[in-house]
Amino acid sequence: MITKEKPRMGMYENVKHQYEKAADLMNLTPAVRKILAITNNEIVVHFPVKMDDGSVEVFTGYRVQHNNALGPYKGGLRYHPTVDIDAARALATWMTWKTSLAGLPYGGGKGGIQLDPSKYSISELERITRRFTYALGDNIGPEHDIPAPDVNTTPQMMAWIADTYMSTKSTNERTKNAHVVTGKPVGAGGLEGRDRATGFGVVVSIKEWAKLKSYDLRGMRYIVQGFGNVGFWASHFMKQHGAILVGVQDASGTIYNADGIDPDQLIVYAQGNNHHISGFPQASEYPTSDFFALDCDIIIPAAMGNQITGENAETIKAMMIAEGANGPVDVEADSILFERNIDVIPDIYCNSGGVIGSYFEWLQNRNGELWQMDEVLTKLESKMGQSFKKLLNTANEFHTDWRTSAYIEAIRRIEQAYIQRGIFP
Ligand SMILES: NC(=O)C1=CN([C@@H]2O[C@H](COP(=O)(O)OP(=O)(O)OC[C@H]3O[C@@H](n4cnc5c(N)ncnc54)[C@H](OP(=O)(O)O)[C@@H]3O)[C@@H](O)[C@H]2O)C=CC1
Ligand SMILES: O=C(O)CCC(=O)C(=O)O
Repeated sequence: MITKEKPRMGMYENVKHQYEKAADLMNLTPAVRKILAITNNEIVVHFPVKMDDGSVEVFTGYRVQHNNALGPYKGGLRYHPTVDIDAARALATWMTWKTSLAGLPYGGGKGGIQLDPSKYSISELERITRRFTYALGDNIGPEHDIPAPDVNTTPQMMAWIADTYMSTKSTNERTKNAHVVTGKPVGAGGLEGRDRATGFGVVVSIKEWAKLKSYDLRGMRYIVQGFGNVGFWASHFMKQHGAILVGVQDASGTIYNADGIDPDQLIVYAQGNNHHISGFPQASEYPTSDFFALDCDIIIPAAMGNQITGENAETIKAMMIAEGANGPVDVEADSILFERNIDVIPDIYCNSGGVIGSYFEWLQNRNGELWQMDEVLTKLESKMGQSFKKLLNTANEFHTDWRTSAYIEAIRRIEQAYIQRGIFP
């Protein structure tokens, strides 16, 4: 008998499932429920770019704007072969919940280009980024929709976006537009600390969890999937708290050392190895498919969505998962983990340090200020501490899991804005 392959839930379906669960539980105002169930705008652009060899390639870029009830759309741009309208919708919707939960004056947007950046030269990537910015035109703007870095996009690319966008404005308007994008290099209007803000925030969330459970992070063993911006900085700060990194996975492979891997040595190795971790001499190779079953206390997924699934959730030995990535745990895995009493710190809280850092950068540019690193990290930690308290209180109020309570808390703020502005049941 031929059995059909079980269809995998798409990322947007995943978000909608989480949303419906929260909306039911909180008895969300029907009109608001309808509004939040759809995206406001979905922009798809096809644009030509000249390659180094003189040929022309046409690229497809996306920007989905989910909701702006609380302020301008905000969220990153991803350069990856998996970027499509479904992924952009899901990631934009998560941004709406994330910015609301963090108490920021923003809505949610996300986008990117479907491409594998490793196949292009740096000058091709510059032309692709500038052409994409030009194609988006006034669909982005410092008070309308503000992109930022995400997977495979860098501060350098954010600087190209700012430069291209600003060059489309009249001479006396140009410098007022630097906050069209965040995550820029410090010299080009970026914020001290935005580079590490997401990873730092992931560790703030882990510290909050440890405090709640009366655990000491010193000596705790953890593994990280993805050793890019989020994975590295999270590991760097975990090291400062005495936690031991025993396994790392990126797209090139998986490495393991029961005695510990030094993240600061690994990043130096990766920088000289095309940003890949495989072959790191102080660890051994490990089977990729067994990664999440490694013996450890904490898992930090910091790569792509739908990595912890109904297929591998049963094998997990860790007692907690801190979602550095967006959507790393699918719906099936979520209920398995809940039944197995494995804590999940949900993405819209866990990785919110990045957008909080972006908000500080936006304010810095808007007000013509320069903030110091210590000030940035202290303010970020305090904001995340406040959100964690809200998340716990709401979980108690509704007798629900942390993901659903984070959603309820986020949606409540948006519901209130709509009701106060005049959309009634
Ligand atoms: N940057 C930010 O500020 C924020 C990022 N996030 C989320 O965090 C996650 C990581 O983003 P970020 O660190 O910025 O991205 P980066 O591009 O800096 O790093 C991505 C990492 O993921 C790895 N990776 C990609 N595909 C796989 C795979 N199939 N299996 C294992 N590893 C893989 C990459 O490996 P390789 O290099 O080998 O391809 C790389 O190490 C994403 O989900 C993003 O949306 C969330 C909030 C803010
Ligand atoms: O910094 C930002 O604006 C958004 C970062 C992002 O894309 C995310 O939080 O997923």
